[in-house]
Amino acid sequence: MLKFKCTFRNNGVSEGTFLRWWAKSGSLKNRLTRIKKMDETLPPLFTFGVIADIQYADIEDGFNYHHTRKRYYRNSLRLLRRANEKWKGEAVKPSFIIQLGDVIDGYNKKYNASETALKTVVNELDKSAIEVHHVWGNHEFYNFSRDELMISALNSRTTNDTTSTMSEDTTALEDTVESGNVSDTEESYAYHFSPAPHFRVAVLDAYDLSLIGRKEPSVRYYEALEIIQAHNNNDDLNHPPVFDGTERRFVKFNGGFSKCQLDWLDRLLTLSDEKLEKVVVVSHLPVHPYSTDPICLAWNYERVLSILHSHKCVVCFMAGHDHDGGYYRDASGVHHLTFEGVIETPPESDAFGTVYVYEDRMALRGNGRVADRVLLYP
Ligand SMILES: Nc1ccn([C@@H]2O[C@H](COP(=O)(O)OP(=O)(O)OC[C@H](O)CO)[C@@H](O)[C@H]2O)c(=O)n1
Repeated sequence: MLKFKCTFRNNGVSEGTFLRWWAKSGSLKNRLTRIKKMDETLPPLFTFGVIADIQYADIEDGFNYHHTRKRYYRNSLRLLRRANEKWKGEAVKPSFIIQLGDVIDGYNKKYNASETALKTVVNELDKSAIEVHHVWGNHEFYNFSRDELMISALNSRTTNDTTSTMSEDTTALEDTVESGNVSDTEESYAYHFSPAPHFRVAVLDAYDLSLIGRKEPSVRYYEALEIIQAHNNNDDLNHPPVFDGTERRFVKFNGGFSKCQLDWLDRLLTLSDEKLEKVVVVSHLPVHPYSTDPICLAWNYERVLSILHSHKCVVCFMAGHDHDGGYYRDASGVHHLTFEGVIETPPESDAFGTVYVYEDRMALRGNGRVADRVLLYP
């Protein structure tokens, strides 16, 4: 029996019945993006690697909160090494790697091993000498404060000198979009870079508004508290407020995007539209309910979607957090990819991808649990 993201689909549907229904339904378009044969006769313009939820810790294997998924804490380093070796040996060496967040597990904090674990994964990534763009997830904040992260190896907006931050001046760099809001004293970890002419990547901070990524007393901490308390009455705010649906996203291990960050994204995408660029947007938390278990959605995902849909330049939104992964191409043609988490990937499998970028499409070549997909431009 198949198991689906939407629980209503799990009521005794046989594989044959589902496949017949699926072939007739609108999901056929999604399916075709997955199975279409990739044309590899032309060299790509550039390539990049993607990996999510490594959650390394030097501890015995364990389980997720509900004991439904095994977590392979030590093996995650082995799988990272395997991914890195593959990238190192590629005919077209990836221009960069996107690490989608939760690079080390929160358990490291408990064992006073946060720094050591971080050094271990960063050393591993360094071996390929490929530029890495780090996204911040909930486990980053279980291990480090925002201030510590800002001066750590996980702050890739400062370690890579091709990036432009939310607060830089527009005239300083050709590709820079400034924040336009000098009152943004609570700095967000959001930036963008252009890996090749006509292409751009926007890195978002999904814990900009959150109880774990912001400290008391700060404006954004109290804003986050107000949001979560309006939806979740539980004493333990990690416990979802309901059993089903998108309201489940209002938990402490998620977060959202400040108005300031969203205004910045909107301006960035307006400039990208004008320059006829193709944009990849990345965040730890997914923003489309059909691309993830809704418990993993960003709190204000609807606002993000409306911004993405108001611009022609957005090709795809890449996220982690939901270790089961997911994919959906929305009505505006934006591809939502949630990458399968390394931490819940058994030793005999893999969980990483390489994206080949062409004039007319991106092609994801997946490994292990990550499927191949053709991402046609909207
Ligand atoms: N129902 C739950 C789920 C989790 N918790 C606690 O919240 C913290 C984060 O959970 P964790 O599973 O470690 O988060 P990940 O980012 O690894 O994975 C994504 C989610 O699992 C998606 O479901 C942790 O302290 C848990 O114990 C909770 O209390 N109640």
